[in-house]
Amino acid sequence: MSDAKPSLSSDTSRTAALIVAAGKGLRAGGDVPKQFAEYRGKPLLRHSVEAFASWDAAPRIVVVIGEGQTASAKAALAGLDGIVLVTGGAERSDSVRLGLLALAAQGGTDRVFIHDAARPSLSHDVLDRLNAALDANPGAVPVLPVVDSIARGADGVIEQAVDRAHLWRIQTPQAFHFDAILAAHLAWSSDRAATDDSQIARAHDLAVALVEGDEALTKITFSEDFAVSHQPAPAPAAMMVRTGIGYDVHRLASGEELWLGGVKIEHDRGLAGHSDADVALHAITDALLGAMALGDIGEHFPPSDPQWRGADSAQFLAHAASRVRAKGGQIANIDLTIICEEPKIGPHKASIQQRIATILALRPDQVGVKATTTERLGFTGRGEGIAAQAAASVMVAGQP
Ligand SMILES: Nc1ccn([C@@H]2O[C@H](COP(=O)(O)OP(=O)(O)OP(=O)(O)O)[C@@H](O)[C@H]2O)c(=O)n1
Ligand SMILES: C[C@](O)(CO)[C@H](O)COP(=O)(O)O
Repeated sequence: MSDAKPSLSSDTSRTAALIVAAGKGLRAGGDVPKQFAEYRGKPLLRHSVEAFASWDAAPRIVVVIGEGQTASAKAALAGLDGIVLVTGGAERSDSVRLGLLALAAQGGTDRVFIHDAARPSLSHDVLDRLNAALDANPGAVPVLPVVDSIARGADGVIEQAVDRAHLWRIQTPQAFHFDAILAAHLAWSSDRAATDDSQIARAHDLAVALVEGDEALTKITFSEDFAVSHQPAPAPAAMMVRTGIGYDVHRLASGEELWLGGVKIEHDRGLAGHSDADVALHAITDALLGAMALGDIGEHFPPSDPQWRGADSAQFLAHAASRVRAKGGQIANIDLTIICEEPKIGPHKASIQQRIATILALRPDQVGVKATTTERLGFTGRGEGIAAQAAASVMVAGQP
């Protein structure tokens, strides 16, 4: 994660996600601003970031946070790489404008999806519908019909019924052609109140398409919204377990660093490979991908792709976890076995366990780390390489 500097993905995607998370969450109350409070097992903000990170359009992700919230944001997004943090402003529209300007300073983009961190249940279906609408319109927003009767009222009585036929409840993400919405925001007078970006777009004469929204994409606004969220998401009886296994081997070679389980270990040789060759993280990555039938690590991060040369394997693992969660999976536990004669893994088990837990946003007691030798037999016994195998259990609602 970085503060207002280009991310790894900025060169590869012309789509950006701008997630505003600089509010104070006054109506929700609580000890921390609501975007950092726990919602269904992880920080509220993390839900939206993971939804964008696992979307096929592979957007660059910019998160707008409040003054002094960098540490909280980094903790909430631990293990997710390539996220750019930008400082926001007093009103939501100020935060959006500052985020757009940060994107412009990094070379701009073609499409931007402006989203409230306060709306955690973002599906790829909604993103796909918005993206399709942008082919024909400079803007698109997800909407829901009004199902109750509507009236204007004052002093406790109805003044006039309002025809609801053409009224819509507007959600986020709100998707725009980047140059158009940037121009609209820069033309908007900052002393005018705007509750969303479609108002600012319309004031600049941009056509904004109405796209089918999602009842699940509700905004967490009041403390009671959080209270509901602390109930277990689906009923335990409806949860199924999916299991994945992963296995990897890398060669030990002189002049290489030795990375195991995301921890650098001092040793006379290290593991050789296209990335940092961390067999332990690779085995867990494959176990997670396998649990959800998402292919294997080589399909997601081809060894032929030069951008992964020397890469920190933590990003492979974080990507796999994001994909699992985007498919509705909840990682229950990981069990890792490292197979080598040397170095001795015992002294490093605790730090490996902690590092993997951090990358996966799990508790350490959800990560088992074991080690074994092969009694000096085979390639591991001869010290030619290190192997690792891992199992992952993932809880999913409904059908396995
Ligand atoms: N100055 C602001 C105000 C709001 N937001 C963000 O805009 C989204 C929608 O705002 P809202 O739900 O109203 O959040 P808060 O402003 O935090 O809530 P409150 O009004 O209760 O303080 C949230 O993700 C919030 O963090 C922002 O980035 N900058
Ligand atoms: C942007 C928004 O979520 C669209 O419905 C909404 O307008 C935000 O309002 P808030 O008062 O800032 O919560």
